[in-house]
Amino acid sequence: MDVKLYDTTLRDGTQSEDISFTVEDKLHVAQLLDDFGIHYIEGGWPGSNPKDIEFFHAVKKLNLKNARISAFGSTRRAKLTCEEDPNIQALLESQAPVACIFGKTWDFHVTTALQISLEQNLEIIEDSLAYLKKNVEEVFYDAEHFFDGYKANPEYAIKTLLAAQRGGAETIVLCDTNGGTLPFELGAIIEEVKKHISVPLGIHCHNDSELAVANSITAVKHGITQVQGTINGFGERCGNANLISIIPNLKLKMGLDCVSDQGLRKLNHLSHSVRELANLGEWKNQPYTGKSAFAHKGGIHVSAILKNPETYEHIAPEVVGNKRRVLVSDLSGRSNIQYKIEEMGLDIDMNDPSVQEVVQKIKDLENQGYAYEGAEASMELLLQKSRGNLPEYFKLRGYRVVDERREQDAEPISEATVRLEAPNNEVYHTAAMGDGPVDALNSALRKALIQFYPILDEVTLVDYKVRILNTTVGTKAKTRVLIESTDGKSTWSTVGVHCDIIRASYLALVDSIRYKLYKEKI
Ligand SMILES: CC(=O)SCCNC(=O)CCNC(=O)[C@H](O)C(C)(C)COP(=O)(O)OP(=O)(O)OC[C@H]1O[C@@H](n2cnc3c(N)ncnc32)[C@H](O)[C@@H]1OP(=O)(O)O
Ligand SMILES: CC(=O)C(=O)O
Repeated sequence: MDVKLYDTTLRDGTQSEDISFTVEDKLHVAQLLDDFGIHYIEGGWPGSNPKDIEFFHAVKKLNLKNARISAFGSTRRAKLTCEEDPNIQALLESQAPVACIFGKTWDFHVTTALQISLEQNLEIIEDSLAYLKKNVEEVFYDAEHFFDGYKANPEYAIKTLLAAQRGGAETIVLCDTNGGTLPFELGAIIEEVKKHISVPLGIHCHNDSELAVANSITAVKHGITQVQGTINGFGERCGNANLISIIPNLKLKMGLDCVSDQGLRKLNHLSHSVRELANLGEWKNQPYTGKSAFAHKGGIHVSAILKNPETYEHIAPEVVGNKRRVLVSDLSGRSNIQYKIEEMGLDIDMNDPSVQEVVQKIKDLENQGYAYEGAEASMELLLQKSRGNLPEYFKLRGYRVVDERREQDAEPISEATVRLEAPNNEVYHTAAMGDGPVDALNSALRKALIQFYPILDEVTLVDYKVRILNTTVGTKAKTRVLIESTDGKSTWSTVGVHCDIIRASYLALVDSIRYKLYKEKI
């Protein structure tokens, strides 16, 4: 069976709260979709706004290799002919090779939203499609509210599809517009439709009951050949059917070759890039492409995946371009540490007493508020320290941090002094100002160390996260600081915990510096 993928990220996806793509963003998304191997890209509604009109002009210059561009619109207004209707004319002016228009199926919508007769609605469906068919290469029909319409008045719902068929629609797409249909209802209704309609059918589901992916898959099982959806499930209200889940389900679970193996390996990249372009934060637990989709935390799980990853993975992560991760926490056993040891390329036997020692140490520290899941560099230092493999590099004798505001309305001034014993056993005393107390402490620390370890000049902090652990004790609360550092070649994360936020930051900063020196084998 041949299933075509129809992406509407650039149309229905933009109906998502908080998403507003620029024309450049839209072109970038179109290029990503084409590289991936999507068959149809719905670029927008040219009758809606100048941005979408501009997109249809600009996209022609992209010379897409795989995808056909589709322009979206509605059936003509009842009072206008197709020639007079600006929305229909905008579809032609877009010069898109495909047009997809939606029309009303549900009698309630015809009389309430359009406020026309049921007969008039059949006319506007048929002649809008017939007009487009004469002027556009390929024409699809989205039967809006099809399942609700069918449940309310099956005879009329089928009449609207027959009007679309007479008008020449090449695919009739059944829409679960309000997202309230259950998979078994949807399957049964599609079987009824197939008794009356001979043109190929498509599916367009919304996620209001969290069933959009399940409904789309069910539709394919019932013979639907075009699946509409969006990347990451963006779309009006709770979103659209998520193609990022549908595509691997079709290919890997149902054996339908809707995308090449090579394309499927770009799924992770596609999902993250589109999310980034939409300026939305990470969705860690997203099936298939989330950072946690193949992350194993429980010791029992890790022990089994070391023997065979299929014990706790429904597919191999590489197939969709994702990767396996093992997390270390107080739910770890020796296997988690063993996995990390192998990942770090270290030669330590699982039965080495240091492994059990580190497991215990991590459990104790996590009990105090540390979290090693997001601080793998601190975990590696812990492991090397317990094996006696970590040089001391420097000894801190003391530090002082001053944060003062000298006059009313003046900006606060932060200054830190550090006393430390360097590798030559001499004590150095440095001071530095900073944008805030932690920055000042960081600068003072580096000022003291850089003369001995010039390589530290490469290190910058890229992220600094603070989490209050026991909120019920007010300002006495314990603080966890997570720091992400980079030297341009790699990034690493370290953690510090203390009821004094400066001390917690200091612990995370020192781990970051030590990790760089250890990594450089100094
Ligand atoms: C199910 C879906 O997601 S369909 C896509 C929904 N997406 C959007 O609405 C985004 C783009 N929309 C727009 O830019 C604007 O709504 C426009 C340009 C389409 C229309 O704007 P306006 O002319 O100002 O009308 P407005 O938005 O207030 O109302 C929509 C009109 O379309 C009519 N309409 C709704 N569906 C259809 C249809 N299938 N065929 C013809 N007319 C329709 C409504 O009855 C209403 O008409 P009325 O003004 O005579 O009451
Ligand atoms: C066409 C469309 O977006 C819908 O019915 O949901």
